[in-house]
Amino acid sequence: MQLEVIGVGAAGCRIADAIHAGDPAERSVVGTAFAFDVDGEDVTALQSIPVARRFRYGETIENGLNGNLQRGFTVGEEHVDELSRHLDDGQPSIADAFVVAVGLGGATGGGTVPALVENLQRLYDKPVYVLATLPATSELEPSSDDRSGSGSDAETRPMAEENAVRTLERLEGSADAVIAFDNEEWLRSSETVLEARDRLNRELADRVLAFFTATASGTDEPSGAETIIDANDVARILGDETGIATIGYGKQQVETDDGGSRFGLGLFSAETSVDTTTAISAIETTIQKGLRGKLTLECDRGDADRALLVVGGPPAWLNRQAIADGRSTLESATGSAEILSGDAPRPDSDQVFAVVLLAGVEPAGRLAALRSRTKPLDRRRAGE
Ligand SMILES: Nc1nc2c(ncn2[C@@H]2O[C@H](COP(=O)(O)OP(=O)(O)OP(=O)(O)O)[C@@H](O)[C@H]2O)c(=O)[nH]1
Repeated sequence: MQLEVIGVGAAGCRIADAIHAGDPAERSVVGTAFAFDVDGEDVTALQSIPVARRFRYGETIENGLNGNLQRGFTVGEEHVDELSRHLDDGQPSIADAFVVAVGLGGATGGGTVPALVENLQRLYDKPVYVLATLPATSELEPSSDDRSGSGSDAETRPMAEENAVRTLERLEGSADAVIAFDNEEWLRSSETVLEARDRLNRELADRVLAFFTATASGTDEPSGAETIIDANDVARILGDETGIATIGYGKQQVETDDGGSRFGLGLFSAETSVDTTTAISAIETTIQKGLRGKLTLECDRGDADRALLVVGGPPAWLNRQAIADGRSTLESATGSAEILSGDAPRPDSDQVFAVVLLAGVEPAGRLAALRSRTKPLDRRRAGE
C-alpha cells in the first residue's frame, strides 16, 4: 500500500518520523511524510522527515497550548486549511490511504487532528486511519516531578485522560478507524514516556510498517503471493465507522539454504528443501505470537468484530495449509466470520512473520477505563 503519513503535535510528529525512518527502501509504503506542530523546536528535532515537509503553525501561540484542548480545537479549525494546502506537495492522489499519527492527551495533536481528518475526508476519496497513543497512567497521577515529559503541572495530568476521550469523541464518524497504541502497556516498570518514547515509537512503527508493507497496492510488481491483501481488503477490515483497531506481530528467524537466491537471483522456489513439519511449526509459532502476544492495544480477542492475518517470509517457508489453519485459529479466537488472510512472499528475507490486525475491538480494557472515568460532555454541561 502507498500511504501519506501525517504526524500532528509532538508525539504524532515523532511517530510519523519513526515510520518514515523505518520505511524499507525495497518495499516502501510511505509516499510522503509530514510533520505539523505549533512547537518549532519539536519539529526541528525530528531526524528523518525532510525539513521541507515539517511545518510549524500557529506561530502567534505563546508558550504552547499547555494541555488546553478547547483552545487546541480552535487552533486546529483556524489552521486546517493551511495544513491541508501543504499536503498538496505530497502524493495524495496516488495514495491508498492517509495515516494520521497523534498522541492522545495533548492539546496540539488532539486539537488539530479532528479538523484535519474531516478535511481529508472532504478533499480526498481515501480512507483516513488515525494512529493514536493512549496516555500512560504515570501521566494521570499527580506527582511532584514531571515524569511524563508533556506537562509539568500536576493539574495537567488528569487532563490527559479527559483530552484523550474528547479527541476520540471528535473523531467519531470522521476517521475510518483508530489504530491504538497503549503507552502504558508498552512502558517497562518505573519507566516514563519521556525516557521510553524512542523505543515505543520504534515498536509502533515496526508494527505499522510490518502490516502495511505486507499489503499490496495496484502499482506493485507481481509478488508471487497466493492470496494478496490489498488496500480494499484493509479498508474492509478496518471499516469506516471509527472502530478501534490493534496490531499483533510475531516473527521468527529461519534457515535459507540456497546459494544466492535470497539476494534476488530468482532461484528460490517453493520446491527448495524446507522440511514441511519445520515450516508448519514456524508459521504456527509466528501466528500464535501475533495473535496471543502483546498487541498495540490489549483487548479480549473475542471482542474483535473483524480480523486480518498476513503471513510472510521466504516462499519455501509459506506453507499454505499452515496459513489456512492460522486463519481458522483467528476465526475461533475472535468468533468472527469476517476474517481475511493472505501471504507476502519475501525471497530476500530469512524471517517468517505474521501480522494480525484486529478491528472493532471495543470495549478494550484501557480505553473503556479512560472512558468510564470521563463524564460524557452532555452530563458535564448539565452540571452533573
Ligand atoms: N508513544 C509516544 N507517546 C508520546 C510521545 N510524546 C508524548 N507522548 C504521549 O502523547 C501525549 C500527547 O503529548 P504531546 O504529543 O507532547 O502533546 P501535543 O499534541 O504536542 O500537545 P500539547 O503539548 O498539549 O500542546 C502525551 O500524553 C504522552 O503520553 C512519543 O514520542 N511517543
